[in-house]
This record gives sequence, C-alpha cells and structure tokens, in this order.
Amino acid sequence: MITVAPHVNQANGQLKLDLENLSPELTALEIKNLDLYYGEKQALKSINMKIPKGQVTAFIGPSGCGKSTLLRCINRMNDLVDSCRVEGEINLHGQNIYDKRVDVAALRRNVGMVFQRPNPFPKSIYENVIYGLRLQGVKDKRKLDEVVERSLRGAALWDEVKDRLHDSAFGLSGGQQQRLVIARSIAIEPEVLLLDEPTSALDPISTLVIEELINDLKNKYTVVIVTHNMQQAARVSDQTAFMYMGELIEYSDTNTLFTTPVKKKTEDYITGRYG
Ligand SMILES: Nc1ncnc2c1ncn2[C@@H]1O[C@H](COP(=O)(O)OP(=O)(O)OP(=O)(O)O)[C@@H](O)[C@H]1O
Repeated sequence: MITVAPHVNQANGQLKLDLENLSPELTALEIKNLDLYYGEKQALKSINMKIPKGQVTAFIGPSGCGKSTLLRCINRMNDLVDSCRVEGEINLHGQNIYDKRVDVAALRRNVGMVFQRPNPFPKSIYENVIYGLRLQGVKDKRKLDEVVERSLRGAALWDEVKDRLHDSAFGLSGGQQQRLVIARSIAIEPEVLLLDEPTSALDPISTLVIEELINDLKNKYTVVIVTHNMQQAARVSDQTAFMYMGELIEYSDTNTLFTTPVKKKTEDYITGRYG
C-alpha cells in the first residue's frame, strides 16, 4: 500500500500537492527535459513534470498534442517505433528508465499499460490473469489461484466471473474485457499503471464501472491516464496536465486546472473554444 502524506498547500479548504517541489518520497516519476522526435517531427517539447505516488494523473489536450506519446514514454513503448528518438530523462525511483542498462522487459512489468481497446488473449479468463506469472515460470496452483482471485477482485470483476474462470475471455462484454486486462496488469504487481483512453470503446455504464475502479486502484498504484474526455479527467484524476502541440502548458491539481486555470490556452480548451 502506498501512503501519501497529505501535503503542504491548502487552498479552498482542500489539501493539494505542491507539484513543482514534490519531495522524492512522494514522487513516483520525474520527467526531465524530455524531447521526442518521430523522424524530423518533434512530438514532445521539453516536458518537465513530477507525477505523485498513489494518485491519478490525467493527460488532456486536443487530438495530436502528444498525450499518448508522453504516456508511452513511461514504459518505453515508443522504443518499438523505428523513427522515434527520445532525449531527456524519466526517473522512476530516481533511476532514469532511458539509461542503457535498464532491462526494458522488467520496466514494462513494473509499469503496466492498458490500451483503448480491450486486448485479452485468446485464452480462458484464468489464463489471461496469470499470463505474466506463467512467463515467470510460476507453477504452484495454490499461488496461481490466489493471484487470480486477488487480481480479479482488484479489478472489480471477481463476482461476475468467479463461476466461469475457465471460459474464454472473448465471452466477456467489452467493459468486462477491459477490467480483465486491468486484472492481468495488476497480477504481476506493477507500481505504475498507464491507461490510454481506457473507456473510449466502452458504453456509459461500463465507463462508470472503470472510473470507480480507477479510484480504487490508486490506493495501491500510481495511475496515469490519457483521456479525451474532460469530464472524465475531472471525475477521476487528482492532477491534470494540459498539453498542446507537444508542450506541457499547465499542470496542477485537477480542481484548480478546471476552475481557475492560469494559462489562456488551458482556459480556451476547457471552455471548449478548440479541441
Ligand atoms: N508512430 C508514429 N510515427 C510518426 N508520428 C507519430 C506516431 N505516433 C504519433 N505521431 C505523431 O505525434 C503527434 C502526437 O501524437 P499522439 O498520438 O501522441 O497525440 P495524442 O494527443 O495522443 O492524440 P489523440 O488524442 O488523437 O490520440 C501527432 O502529430 C502524431 O501524428
């Protein structure tokens, strides 16, 4: 369990984190002078931010502003794009994940990712959840059963599937599949969970279930979410970062960003003037 001490600034009766001066104990990730290029095109421009532990941080901004690119930097998914070049640092517990000595497979176990469209494997519900443990060579049936129950409970799916664990994952609804993918991610106990528009393919009820789940997940994990939906960012996140054309324009606690933004571009975006 991550414990985040209540922090420092107090405004409007609410405790909020001082994001610029966040202490190392409260910081999960520190992004420093991050530039990213796809070939000649610069998609991220000198991004600097600290992402707090055990909280939900949302990236918002108009289409093409670089939200998903920034998210994918956090578990080095962009390494898979040939034309992509990254400069700068992302520190996880003070270690730069772009250091050449970093084991990228281990990093991705520690920083799980859930995509827009649920992507269960063509296997049973049970086998989907323990996929990562099977790769690690875990065979103890009791341990695997425990992980399945814990992970499915953690993803708010256990009650719906406990009697059909050996049925195909493809028999689940889209919302259930997305929660199964979350269960698969948390089965290997990551520290950080990256969610890339996790509800954009889901109906409103499933969306609500996932939003409630995100609220529970932050008790154990640091969650970073990209969303197109400003209401969703306002509902689920503690911090929000507004991006525009590859730049981080404004980053603050969610309440402040949506009620009293400092930058004109942020205000224009949240009031629907563009985007
Ligand atoms: N694999 C790639 N190769 C080349 N350019 C890319 C690649 N992926 C993204 N881009 C470009 O980088 C910029 C940022 O894209 P990104 O997908 O991060 O934006 P986004 O804010 O997540 O957009 P959306 O909300 O539409 O998903 C865009 O101009 C996009 O065209």
